Amino acid sequence: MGSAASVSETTVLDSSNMGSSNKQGTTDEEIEEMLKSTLNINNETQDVNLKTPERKPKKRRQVPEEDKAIETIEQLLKDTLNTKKQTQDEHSIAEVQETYPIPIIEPVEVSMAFDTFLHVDGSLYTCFTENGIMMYFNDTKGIVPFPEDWYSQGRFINGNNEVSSKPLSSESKQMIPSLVEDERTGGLYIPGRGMVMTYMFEDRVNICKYFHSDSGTWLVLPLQWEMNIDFIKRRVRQVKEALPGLVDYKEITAALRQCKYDADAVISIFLSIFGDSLLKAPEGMENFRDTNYFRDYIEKEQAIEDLKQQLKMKCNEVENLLLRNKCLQKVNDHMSEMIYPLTQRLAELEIDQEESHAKIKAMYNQRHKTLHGKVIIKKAGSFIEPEILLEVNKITRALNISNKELSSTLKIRFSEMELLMKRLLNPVFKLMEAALSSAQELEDMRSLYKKEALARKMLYNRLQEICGNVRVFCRCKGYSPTTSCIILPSDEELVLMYKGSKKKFAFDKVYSPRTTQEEVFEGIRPIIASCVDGYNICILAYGQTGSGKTYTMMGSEDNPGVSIRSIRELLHLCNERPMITYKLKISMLEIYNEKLYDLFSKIPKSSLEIRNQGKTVVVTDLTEFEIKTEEDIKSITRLGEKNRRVASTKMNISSSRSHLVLILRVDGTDKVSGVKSHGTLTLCDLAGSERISKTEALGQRLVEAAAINTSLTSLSQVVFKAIKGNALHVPFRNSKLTHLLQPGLSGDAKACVFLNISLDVPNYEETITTLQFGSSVRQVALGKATQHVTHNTEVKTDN
Ligand SMILES: Nc1ncnc2c1ncn2[C@@H]1O[C@H](COP(=O)(O)OP(=O)(O)OP(=O)(O)O)[C@@H](O)[C@H]1O
Repeated sequence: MGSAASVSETTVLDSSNMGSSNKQGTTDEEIEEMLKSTLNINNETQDVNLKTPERKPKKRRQVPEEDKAIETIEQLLKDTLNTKKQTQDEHSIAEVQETYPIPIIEPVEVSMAFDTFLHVDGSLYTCFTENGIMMYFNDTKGIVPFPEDWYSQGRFINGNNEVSSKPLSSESKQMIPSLVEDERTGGLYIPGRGMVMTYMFEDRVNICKYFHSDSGTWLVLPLQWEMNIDFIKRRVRQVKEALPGLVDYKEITAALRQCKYDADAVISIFLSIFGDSLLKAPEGMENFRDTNYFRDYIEKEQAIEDLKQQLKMKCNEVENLLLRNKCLQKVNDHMSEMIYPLTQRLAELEIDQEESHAKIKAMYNQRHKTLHGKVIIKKAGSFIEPEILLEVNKITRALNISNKELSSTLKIRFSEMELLMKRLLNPVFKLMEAALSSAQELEDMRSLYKKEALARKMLYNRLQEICGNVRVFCRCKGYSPTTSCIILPSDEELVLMYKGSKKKFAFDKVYSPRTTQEEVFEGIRPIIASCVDGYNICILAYGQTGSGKTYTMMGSEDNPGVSIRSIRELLHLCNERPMITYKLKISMLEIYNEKLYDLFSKIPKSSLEIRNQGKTVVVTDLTEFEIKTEEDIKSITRLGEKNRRVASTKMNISSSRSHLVLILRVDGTDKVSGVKSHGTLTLCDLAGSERISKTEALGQRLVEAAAINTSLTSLSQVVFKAIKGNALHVPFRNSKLTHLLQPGLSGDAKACVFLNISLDVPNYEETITTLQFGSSVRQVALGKATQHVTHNTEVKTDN
């Protein structure tokens, strides 16, 4: 194979025909003819390369039929030489070579450039240049000139890729000058293509970054976020449209990232690897939907925002319509008020008119003529002077005229009013119709909003599930380079060294002694948000006495810990959502010797009872305060701490011997949909986890230690079983602590455990117990996603 020079497709076909003929029956003349023709073809091929000097000689893509044909020719030539050696001693191989200087033993490397042309109809054609003319292989016609109009109907997809006519052997690998055999070289199996050689080139690429305002630097966007940028989305769509067979959007985005966001380059690469199989969507995947929860979540958020806007606009519209309706009704009432006195006045005038007519008529009837031709009117036995009569007549006429004018004015007014009423009636009806349809739309929108809000909640929950429903953070306290037994190799790892042995632990986050309260809170801030959505959240601090649990949970007034910051965050989140009315209530209690004490109660109660109520637990008679402002937080927690101190003195308890629990209930009512949500945030500063043997306790201290031991052991069991989610029975009632924490450690609740440790050697035993507790919780919590689990490794060092 290596010795065969590349030949044109026609030659290959001819040669394969030759190969299939009966070798035994081949005459010397025929063999000579074949050798000569092969020689001529080789010469011709060389000529072709000479005639097209502007093209770099390219190695040809391997075609199986060609290989076979070339192999056949080689075999035939070898057979011929052997046969000739056997039968004609006078003709040695050297003579044959002398006669026919074919590069069989020392082959001349002749190559041709083959390109692959992708036609818009999806067909792929192999092309090459012969005597400066572009030719291609046509299935029916053989090799024919490349049609001119095709240049605009497709493109060459491997124009720059030179494909060797031989498979890459280890020798040929060495022939590639720029490659150095080091860790940058490698191999990769590509289905349908076999093993291919790979090399890590140093190249400049475009990178999509986002501006991180906190640090004032540009950071690389994670791939899934990058996929949501419009520019990238367009490019991904472009690649997806060209290659429907690609179904993984992440894969496309990653490829784009590598190809300087050049969609054409990505299409070429995929096509050159997988061929035209990508031009069709895989069966059953035509309606494939990329499951990108991040994008879904963002889109849902956007949709909800739009719906809220629309809803707001519709509400405004309805309000406007109702206002207009009210105004029109007022105008209507006003008109009616005006019409009423006018109608009355008209009636009075009509009566007056009638009376006047009657009087005039009576006067005329009593009229008599006098002797002197004067008209005398007799009225009730007396006579009226004609002048007076005329005067009366005049007045009556004038009265009549004014009467007529008045009634015509009234008529005009009436008709005007009627017209106005008619004109007003139409808009009023329209307004009523619009109000009705708006109410319907409002209702539709409400249900859509409800649906979207639910979907958002589910997506958020899913996101949290993916990230793990239980997070374990480790916070270290104190540091003395001489006595420290702990090394922190990274933000998520911790190595504990003691007497020559090393134990490695991995957690969601490991905080060094220098970490601030603010930074610690940032780690749990996202979980707090889901409490406002109606989830139960539980945050615990676990560790030996003096390891910093209270500092982490409560902190000081000027540098508050997780609890105070969480309540502040809850207040802030509630105020940020004007569409929902929230009520935030707080209670504070202490568990000592398996008994519950209300820290907000004025009269210290002996002990409180816990009762199960449906899926929640209720502490009977527990005092609750509503929190509305940041000031409330301060004054309420101060009161709790003061009561705790008083109780501690009375009962002779050390604060480290009891569990302090803060319970926040967040009840929300959506003003639009009426949906109610109930979330709880339980913040717990556990009692010191040191073992009884270490405390050397006696009497009351021994009872205390036993109670703590029971509750912490029960906590471990509960956490493992509840988080695993498949335990038939979770022993929540084994201790008051686990019973109280039940809502925050079961169902779809989210929990967060702070492991507080001290870095000093004397605390080694306690530290390792704390770390083992956290490590077991984390392993169970992340059971689903095994690739995230970093198993504890115990390495014995040599020394
Ligand atoms: N990360 C820290 N940075 C600075 N000081 C700290 C840190 N953690 C704890 N401290 C200090 O260490 C001391 C003991 O801490 P803290 O009271 O929080 O321990 P604890 O585990 O709650 O103990 P206990 O079980 O007795 O309540 C306190 O004075 C506290 O201010």
